[in-house]
Amino acid sequence: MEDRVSEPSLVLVFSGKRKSGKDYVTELIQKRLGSDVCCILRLSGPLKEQYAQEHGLDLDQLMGPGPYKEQYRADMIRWGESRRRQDPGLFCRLASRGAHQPVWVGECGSCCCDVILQTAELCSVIGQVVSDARRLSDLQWFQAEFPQQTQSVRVQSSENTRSQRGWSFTAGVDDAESECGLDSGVEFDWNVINEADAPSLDEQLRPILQLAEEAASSSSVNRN
Ligand SMILES: Nc1ncnc2c1ncn2[C@@H]1O[C@H](COP(=O)(O)OP(=O)(O)O)[C@@H](O)[C@H]1O
Ligand SMILES: C[C@@](O)(CCOP(=O)(O)OP(=O)(O)O)CC(=O)O
Repeated sequence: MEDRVSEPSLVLVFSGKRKSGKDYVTELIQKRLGSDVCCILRLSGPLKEQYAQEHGLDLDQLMGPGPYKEQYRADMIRWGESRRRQDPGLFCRLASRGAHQPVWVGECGSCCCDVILQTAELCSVIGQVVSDARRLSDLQWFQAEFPQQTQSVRVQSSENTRSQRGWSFTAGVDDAESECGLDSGVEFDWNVINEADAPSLDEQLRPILQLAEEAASSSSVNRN
């Protein structure tokens, strides 16, 4: 596995229920910071790649937001958990392999917000985003690897709002660790309320973006 050349100076680990807006919010962060600053990663990317390969499935459709992914979600969860039982940090390591960027902000994992796993050669990115942490082991991996740099962000939306975005309760998914693993036992550093009647996302994200920009400038100073 490719080693990281440099330590990230900021890692924002996002989590949230299905259709809460993890992709939407992390993509907004990348838009605000610019792709020269913010690189997007996703934990479900390498999981889906391996699962698709082992089961002869269409990876592009698994990566997309449509019904194809939902058709296999429950089995992907079971398959992924069997891999995590052997190696809890497996997908975190795979998603961040080759990452040389000094700042991680956000999303990872695969996505309508593209899994953009960029090496230093491809981008002078200084912000990276892990957007789809689902389990305590996901968060703990980044906290253990980068204790000074990691901050946790929870994206929250009501079930009503999520339903309007196409979510519906699925037994074996919405009552499983994949969706409930971070419901308790975590003091999130940031909470983003993704609701029409909440303060705008730009307003809520302002302190996080400031943190990323400070990390960006300190990172570029250290690099020169
Ligand atoms: N604040 C928002 N304004 C407009 N559309 C949103 C907003 N938040 C989420 N969406 C839309 O809702 C759907 C689900 O959001 P998404 O980010 O994919 O959720 P998640 O990644 O948490 O499953 C997407 O079509 C997305 O574009
Ligand atoms: C098996 C999964 O990795 C599938 C995740 O797929 P997405 O990351 O596409 O999920 P949402 O964006 O929340 O809809 C979940 C897991 O338990 O690892």
